[in-house]
Amino acid sequence: MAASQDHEWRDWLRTLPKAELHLHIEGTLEPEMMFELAERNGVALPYADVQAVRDAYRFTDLQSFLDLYYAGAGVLVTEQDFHDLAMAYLRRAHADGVVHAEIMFDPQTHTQRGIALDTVFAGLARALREARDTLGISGYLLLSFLRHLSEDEAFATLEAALPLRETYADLWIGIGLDSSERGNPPEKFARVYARCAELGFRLVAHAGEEGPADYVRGALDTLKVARIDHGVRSSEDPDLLRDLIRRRVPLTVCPLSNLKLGVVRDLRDHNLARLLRAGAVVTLNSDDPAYFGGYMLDNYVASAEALDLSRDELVTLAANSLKASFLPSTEQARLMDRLSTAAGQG
Ligand code: HPA
Ligand SMILES: [Zn+2]
Repeated sequence: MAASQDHEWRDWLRTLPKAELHLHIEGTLEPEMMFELAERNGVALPYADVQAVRDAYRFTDLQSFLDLYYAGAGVLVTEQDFHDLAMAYLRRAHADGVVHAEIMFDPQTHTQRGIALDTVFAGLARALREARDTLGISGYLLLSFLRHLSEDEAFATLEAALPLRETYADLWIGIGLDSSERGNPPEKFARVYARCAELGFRLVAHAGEEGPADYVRGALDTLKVARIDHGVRSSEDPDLLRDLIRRRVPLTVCPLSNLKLGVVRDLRDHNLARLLRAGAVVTLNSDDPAYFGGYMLDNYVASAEALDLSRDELVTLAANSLKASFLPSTEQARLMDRLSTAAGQG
């Protein structure tokens, strides 16, 4: 794609209403903000400057990223910090044509450092409500358990958060599972997910990013999730892939993340186009955009370019994101109408 064409595509893609369904708010911490918050909170950073942080972002696999990601989150201390982090992301997403964001956060990363759970909730919620009122972008929160920790610790986190449920009922609608996948199969969290289902939460889990297709099967059948985060290794098991397609289980794919973490060597080798063309409900997302070098539009443009996606396929990806969201069906229908209009004007 020529440079001028790239701009045209970007402008057109921006106009398509899209939902971002796989986004870790801690992964939107840009190096500039990391320094600003470190100074505000008197936290020491092991980097000389912003460039040194960016230079450190050369990841070999998921764990090499997670080590820096958890360390970076150490600058988040006050309610204002969580607000500022989320507000910066929501502005950015809004500018990319994201109309709805379902945002994961890792409470255990913060409570382990002595940050109160309500500090995290309150800051994120204030930003989401402010963005809804001022930008017209809606959002939900997905509380995510860290899978390298025990199921008992996940239960303790859930118990600690439940008293806050009513206060954040308009936002906290679901549960996720993230962090180091290999060696931490979904079955480890079977009981806590069953409890979350009983409580009426919507369920998602990371599976099939670095872990095998079996983990996707486990997330689907044992955890009973409504969506699979990543899921790109599902294609290694034809029976599983057939089931995902038949049951219309959305996959929240993150192309630039997969590239940066070595899940794929080249975006041209990414299987998202093959999955889409086989009938899977593929959505595009940015995962941890501050660390992986791209927000929502960057993921769309890079994928379109590397995989030769057609305009119809790009509209399908946007439509999938709206339909795979946890928004009420009336709101989904309203956004689908907006999408048809925008797509027709390209
Ligand atoms: O891509 C990811 N995978 C697993 N855990 C994560 N936590 C933040 N990002 C990720
Ligand atoms: Zn993720």
